[in-house]
Amino acid sequence: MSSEDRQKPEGWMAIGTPDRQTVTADWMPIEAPAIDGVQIKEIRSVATSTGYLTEIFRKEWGLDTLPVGQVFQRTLYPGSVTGWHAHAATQDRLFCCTGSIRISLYDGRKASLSFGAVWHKIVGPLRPAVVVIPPGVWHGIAALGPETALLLNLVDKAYAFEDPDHWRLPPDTDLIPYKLV
Ligand SMILES: Cc1cn([C@H]2C[C@H](O)[C@@H](COP(=O)(O)OP(=O)(O)O[C@H]3O[C@@H](C)C(=O)[C@@H](O)[C@H]3O)O2)c(=O)[nH]c1=O
Repeated sequence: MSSEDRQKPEGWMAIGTPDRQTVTADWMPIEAPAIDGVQIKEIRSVATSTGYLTEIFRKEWGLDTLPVGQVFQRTLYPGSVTGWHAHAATQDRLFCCTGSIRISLYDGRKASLSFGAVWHKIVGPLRPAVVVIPPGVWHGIAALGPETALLLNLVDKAYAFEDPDHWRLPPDTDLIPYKLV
């Protein structure tokens, strides 16, 4: 039953909007389908008597067929927000090890089925997931919560110092229908 069909109880509940379903009965998010080509793998951590083990990436998960050309880590101070990034040829695979981040995506690829779509995913050690972002998809990261966020990027093509495959737009650009700040 959609929230519109839900009868507003009489009297005191006449104002406000009823909640929509946000998760399934096994806590999987009910969210808009991701952007075409974006892959998400939700991962469960393994509890051991000495701590937790969390896998980050396996080829056989079939998220993509590209190699891992480089792995680097990036910290984001609490409350910091990156601008919008996009790569012409590089595939990003983001994993948040500590803290919590919101990954916001915008499909700027004119030929894409999801051209113009915006999508968000919040990830972190309490809800581990690797998010694969294909070339041409704009992405911006916000560090949520009190901790410095630490994220890994397992890219298919190593960073080219002389000619970085990196395009940027400001976090509040009017070219994208979502403001990161
Ligand atoms: C990616 C990279 C950057 N650098 C240098 C270039 C620059 O001086 C500094 C910061 O790099 P960038 O400006 O590319 O970093 P940043 O803008 O944070 O972007 C990086 O963060 C995440 C969130 C992304 O989505 C990626 O696209 C990744 O490039 O580090 C390296 O030395 N090696 C590398 O592999």
